[in-house]
Amino acid sequence: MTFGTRLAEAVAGRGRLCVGIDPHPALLDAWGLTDSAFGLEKFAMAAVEAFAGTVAVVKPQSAFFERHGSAGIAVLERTVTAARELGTLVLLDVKRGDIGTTAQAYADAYLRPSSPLAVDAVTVSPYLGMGSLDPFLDTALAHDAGVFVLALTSNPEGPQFQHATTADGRTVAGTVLDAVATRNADAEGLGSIGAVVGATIGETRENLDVAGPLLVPGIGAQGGTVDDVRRIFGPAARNVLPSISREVLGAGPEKRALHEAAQRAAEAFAVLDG
Ligand SMILES: O=c1ccn([C@@H]2O[C@H](COP(=O)(O)O)[C@@H](O)[C@H]2O)c(=O)[nH]1
Repeated sequence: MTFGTRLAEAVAGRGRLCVGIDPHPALLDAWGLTDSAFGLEKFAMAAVEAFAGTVAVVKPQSAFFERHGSAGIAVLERTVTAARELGTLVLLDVKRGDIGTTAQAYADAYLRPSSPLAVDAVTVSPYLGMGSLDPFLDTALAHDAGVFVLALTSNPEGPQFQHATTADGRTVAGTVLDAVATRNADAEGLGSIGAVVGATIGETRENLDVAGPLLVPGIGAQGGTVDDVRRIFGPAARNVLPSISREVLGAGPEKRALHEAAQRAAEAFAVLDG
């Protein structure tokens, strides 16, 4: 079953929400954990258990695991495995991008089912040109995985490049969104290639209807709201997957409180369904 179909089923069954697993040092401290691979594992596993059966997708932020070196990567592997065994889709936020041959190695690392770090989907950066992402997109589609391409990111610096116009007079973000839509053209139902569009971007004239999922970070800690998402996405809101990290994780460390915070967030975004 394609990633797009699996995602659509997960959202239909568990609500429209992706919770980020971002073990910030400040959150580890707030949860009474040390800033170590040991604390990281306690944090990540508690999050995986609290969100299993509650949220459609979890999004571990690779950076917070990588900062603990090889022990952190080992924790990431176990976190991904545990979440997938519990039936939660895993989107690994790694924002990779490189020349084609190296991109293929990254794609092998995350999107081939035989890899120790195989996940359901990854985030990628189009800075080296959309064509440089073909190894990710081809590998994902061959293995029923997904890819989310950065288009209009939630950080204030994003517009400097993303709103710039290319030689053919289109914006960089528009070029990315069109390329994503083209890749989804043959999909039955929701496509498996998604775009990342932040809840903090304000107004946009870009066509956000990419026939695939729209990962929407920037909600909560970065200031984005449900109303912002409704306003920005219009009819494309049906394909929005809101992504929240700190605002939900701040309810921890008790699993019940985490579970309830995630449930409340998913309920708030149910307004996008109708
Ligand atoms: O445009 C983007 C792309 C990715 N992110 C990532 O999402 C989370 C946001 O965390 P919050 O605590 O909900 O602010 C984080 O991992 C970012 O790296 C993003 O924020 N914006």
